[in-house]
Amino acid sequence: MTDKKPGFFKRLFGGDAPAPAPVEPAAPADDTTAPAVPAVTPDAVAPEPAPEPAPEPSATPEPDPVAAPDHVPLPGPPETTPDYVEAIEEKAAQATSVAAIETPADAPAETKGWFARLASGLKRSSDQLTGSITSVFTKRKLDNATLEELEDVLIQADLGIETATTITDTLRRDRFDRDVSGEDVRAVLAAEVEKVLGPVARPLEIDASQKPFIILMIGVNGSGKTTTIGKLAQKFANEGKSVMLAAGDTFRAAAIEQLQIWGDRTGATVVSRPAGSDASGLAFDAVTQARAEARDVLIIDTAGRLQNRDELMNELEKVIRVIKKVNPGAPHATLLTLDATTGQNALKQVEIFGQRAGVTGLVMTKLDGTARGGILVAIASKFGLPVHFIGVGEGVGDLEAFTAAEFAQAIAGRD
Ligand SMILES: Nc1nc2c(ncn2[C@@H]2O[C@H](COP(=O)(O)OP(=O)(O)OP(=O)(O)O)[C@@H](O)[C@H]2O)c(=O)[nH]1
Repeated sequence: MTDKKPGFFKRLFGGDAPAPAPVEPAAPADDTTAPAVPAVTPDAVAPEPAPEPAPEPSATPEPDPVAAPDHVPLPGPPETTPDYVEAIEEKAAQATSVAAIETPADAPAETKGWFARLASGLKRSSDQLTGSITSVFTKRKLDNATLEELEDVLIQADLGIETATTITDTLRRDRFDRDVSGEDVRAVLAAEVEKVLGPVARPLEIDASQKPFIILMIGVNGSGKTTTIGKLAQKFANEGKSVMLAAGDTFRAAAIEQLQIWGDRTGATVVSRPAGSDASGLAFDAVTQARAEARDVLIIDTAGRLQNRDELMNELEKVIRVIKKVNPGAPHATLLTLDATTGQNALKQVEIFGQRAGVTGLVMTKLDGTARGGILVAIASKFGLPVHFIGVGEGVGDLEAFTAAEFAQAIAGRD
């Protein structure tokens, strides 16, 4: 399912020349302060229930709090105010309008704008790292002080202490008290990063005996779930698979519309309910319908939620339990989307979502907008979870299967 374009990673991280210091986009606020999508239903905040009866497949639509004309205050946590809802809907509408321009038919991924974005944005991670390495290793013999400086550089690049230590240990063993160039260090860096990433670079395999093969897409707010679903739907459609999408972010009307647009664009059927409906009921309907229609793939969207919001994580667990009522082996893949710009917080997301939802694989998005791509190495080293795809832009073609060697060479600034 890989439609790899030659030179993708080269475009992603660029060449050797260090760029001006990157301007890091603001990372999401600390967990305790960042807004959460308030997809809280009475079900979600209830304590762990006894096995609940399967929702009515064709339940009467529940009230639509988002669409209420007088903006009656919504149930749920304090940030579920009409203003907040309006703000996130406005953001989503902007995203939708941007994406709407870039339909596969009228604007393929390789437009000039896309390459320009890659050239200016996607090489931030390697530029920062290689620029710092070059400044440490200008005409210096490898001594303890240099190795310490290098270790700091690697840790600041989010590679993780373990990988940083392995790299400095290797250099200490092989090159101590000798002249070492930035290129020597980048070669060791690339080799060590590839060793860490090799085992996790695994394609998402769709088991054709499962009809449908059910993919659940989860992650924190704005991490790229819906966009990734759209990109995946296009990939599967290109492979001749029949795809159904479930608009499981039932809280936001705009999220449902956003998925509908991706469905129209990619030819996938979209199962949805009015905004404000119960997400697990929607999941039940979608799995039932996809099975009845013997679809190849069903991708279920979910509302974004911060990993430390217990009631929202309970709701996610409920969605999974309900899916299992229809198909005990499902979801066949539970993909966590990680926004690369979040840096270290991504480690916490993998840990908690993994515990609560049984993550089977990762998709890292927005590598084009950050100097913190090294976090993928730390995540791979700590969790060993498969990394299936990386996202490098908002367009339908901006999702690539993840490959270790190219990523390692690229992040080390090597050709
Ligand atoms: N630059 C860039 N932007 C991306 C990428 N993937 C997604 N985005 C953008 O990130 C924003 C959020 O993406 P969504 O797909 O709406 O995220 P979500 O996880 O569904 O969001 P919630 O429903 O709010 O939880 C949108 O503006 C997307 O276009 C990527 O790889 N690169």
